[in-house]
This record gives sequence, structure tokens and C-alpha cells, in this order.
Amino acid sequence: MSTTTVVEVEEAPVQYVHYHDGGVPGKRRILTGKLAKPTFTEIPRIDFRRIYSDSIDDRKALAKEVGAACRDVGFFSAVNHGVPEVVLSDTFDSVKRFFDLPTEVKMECHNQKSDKFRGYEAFLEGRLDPSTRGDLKEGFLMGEDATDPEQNRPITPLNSKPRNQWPSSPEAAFFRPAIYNYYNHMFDISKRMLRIFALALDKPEDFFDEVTTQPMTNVRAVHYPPQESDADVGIGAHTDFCWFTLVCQSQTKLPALEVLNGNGIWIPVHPEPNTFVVNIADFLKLVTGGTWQSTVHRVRNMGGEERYSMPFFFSPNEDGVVSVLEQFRQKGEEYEEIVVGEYFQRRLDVDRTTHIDGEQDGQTKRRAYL
Ligand SMILES: O=C(O)CCC(=O)C(=O)O
Ligand SMILES: [Fe+2]
Repeated sequence: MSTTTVVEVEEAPVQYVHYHDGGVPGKRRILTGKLAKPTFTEIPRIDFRRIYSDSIDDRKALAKEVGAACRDVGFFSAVNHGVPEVVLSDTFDSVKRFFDLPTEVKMECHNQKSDKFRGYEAFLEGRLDPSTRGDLKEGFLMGEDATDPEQNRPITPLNSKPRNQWPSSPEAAFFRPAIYNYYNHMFDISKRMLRIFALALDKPEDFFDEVTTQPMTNVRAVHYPPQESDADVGIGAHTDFCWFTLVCQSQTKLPALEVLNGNGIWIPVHPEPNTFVVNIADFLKLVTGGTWQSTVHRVRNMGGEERYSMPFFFSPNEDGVVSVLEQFRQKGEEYEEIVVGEYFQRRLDVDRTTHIDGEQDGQTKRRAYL
């Protein structure tokens, strides 16, 4: 006599996480149980004290850790980075004060008045995730501008036009110096970090110096009010399209920034005081032939607290020419040379579809998003 056991195998439903990858919709299958593959479950924490060491061996040891994080995760937390605590806390205070100003003061420098989308972005104007009503955030974007004396350009090039927009109201006078204090510190640490990235790619430290004499840079100050609905998002899932980003986030009890791992699972980034969350963006992925990851992330502010963050975006000179580095090339493949500013503009044009540009003839136009 024999018995038969019927094992019912339930097929797991195939589910995807959807995101916005430089204007192109992307999706990742959620892999659980036996399907799950090795991937990260936390963000590496790296001690950056060694970035200031006189010993090349120390800097190389740091670069080794950084390189592994860029390859395996695309994100890491940088502690002991040397930007003074008081600079970060003072900037956060000013950012909060700015967003508390009356709407008309902020709207005076609305980003729709600027070719480079600099200035104030109002609530729900960005919409990286088309399934939402828009990003539940307001922001202020500034960046490289040869006409702003705070950028310490020895000579302002002829024909250079202002790119930034600053509020003119006396009520907002504190904001510009505060943002510039932060910007100039972030600029310096980013240039140092780029030297660590060069070492991590087995290049001399000064490898990227020539293409970063006048880098393209942005600070975006962002305010995320607490979300009441799970259907909302502070910033929809996306990758960044500069070279790399440093984010300083305010302290909230619940983490709000989340990073997508290889199994389609969102990994929270717990806020830690005086720490930068650093992520590799699309352009460094491109020059490393995809060896370094430009990892999808999003913000959901579910903890009932106001949240502020201050990303700093870094890219080389606008007229810099780059390509896939030799060591990442495949035999027989051709690789184009890319002018940084043109690539940036191409990506902006694709992304033009993801940013509300106001109602025109009853139609909502969308415009660029960094
Ligand atoms: O607010 C944050 O923590 C991240 C913001 C972000 O991802 C961005 O501005 O690209
Ligand atoms: Fe981002």
C-alpha cells in the first residue's frame, strides 16, 4: 500500500517596486524566501577622520572601505568628516526659519522664474512617482554661479549670467549667508572625497582634479512635513544624476530616507547627528561601467515630525569630457566621450516630464528635476 502526499506549492505573487531612474521608469522584482539573493541590509558606516591624514596609507585604507561600499551598496554614512557641528546646526536653523517665512516671500524666487530651476520649489510641484499626487516637500535649490561673490571666483568670466535666485525681502536676509557657509564647507569636503574616490578606483589622488576646477554643484534645502497618508511620499523613488551626493538630515525618531536593496526591500537610513549620508549617482555609475551602483532611494516621513535635509550634489566642470575608465572597458566595445554639461542637459530634458510647470491652457506641463 502506498500513500501519496500532495504538497501544495503556492506560487509567490510577482511584485515589483517601481522607481524613476533618470527620467526612465524602472522596476525591481521583490525577491523573498528562496528567491532572495545576497544583498545589503544596512548602510555601511565609514570613519572619515583618515581623509585628513598625512599618510597616503591611511587615505588608501579609507578608499578601500569607500570603494567596497560604492560597489556593494552605492550608499554609506560618513562620520568624522570634519565639517564643524556648528555649521550644520546653524544651517538647519536657518533652513527651518526660511521655510517658516510667508509663502509670498518664498515665491518671490520661485524656481519657474529660473532657467536652471534655482530658487524655491513649492509643495507637490515635484512628482517623481507618477502614482502619487506629488512629492510632499518644499525646497530651495542653489548652485554654481560665477556672479555670486561668495563663490570666491577670482574673476567673474565675461558674459556670465546669474543662475541663482535669492529672496530680496529683509525678513529673509539671514538665508543667503547661511546657505553659503554650508555650501563652501560642502564644496571643500566634496573635493577631498573625490580624491578618495580616485584612490578607490586605483587612480592617483589628483586623477579627477583637472575636470573639477569649476565643478557643477548644488545645495538643495528641503522641508518634508509629516505625512498623514501612507499613499504620500516625501520624494518618490529615484536615482540621483550627478556624480555623488552628500546628504545631511535632521534628527527624526523614525527614519525617513530609505534605500532599495537588490531584493527590492527598502532599507531605512537611521539619522545620526553630524553624519553625511553619501550616495553614488548616475554619472559615477556610468564612468565605472556600472561597477559602482547608483542606488534607488526615496523619503517617506511617517513619524509625525517635521523633517529637513540638505543634499549637496557634485559633478565635474560643465565642459569637462569624461568616458568609461579604461579598467572597466570590455574588449571590442566602443565608448563615447561625454561632455559633462551636455549629459546633464540631456538628463534634464528627459526629466522635464517629472516636474509640474503650472497650468497652461488647461494642461499641466512638467519640467526638470535635479
Ligand atoms: O532628503 C533626503 O534625505 C534625500 C533627498 C534626495 O534624495 C534628493 O534630493 O535627491
Ligand atoms: Fe536623491
